[in-house]
Amino acid sequence: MVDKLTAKQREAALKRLNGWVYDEAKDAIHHVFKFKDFSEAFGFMSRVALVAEKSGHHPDWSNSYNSVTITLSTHDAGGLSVRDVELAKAIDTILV
Ligand SMILES: C[C@H](O)[C@H](O)[C@H]1CNC2=NC(N)=NC(=O)C2=N1
Repeated sequence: MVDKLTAKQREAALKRLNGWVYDEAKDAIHHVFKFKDFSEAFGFMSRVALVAEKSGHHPDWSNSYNSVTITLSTHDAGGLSVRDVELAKAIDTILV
């Protein structure tokens, strides 16, 4: 079982991420990604899905046409953990 991040750990982690926003009520981070069209959005989701499955950690997400909203939290820990930060970093890398 992984521990939730402390406020200090969370703040340090957020500085190293690209555009992720902390939601205190959910103890989660989220990001809305916009693409040219559905095809690009779904291609991105496919790449995220492969990374998520490989790492055994999965996003809560939704898609509407060219927009993908991703929320990351660790269900097993009841909040934000290092696993979410690692997945967010991997997602950021997909977009570089
Ligand atoms: C057994 C399996 O590793 C766990 O249920 C994993 C799967 N993916 C997960 N994803 C997320 N976001 N949180 C979890 O706690 C989680 N747990």
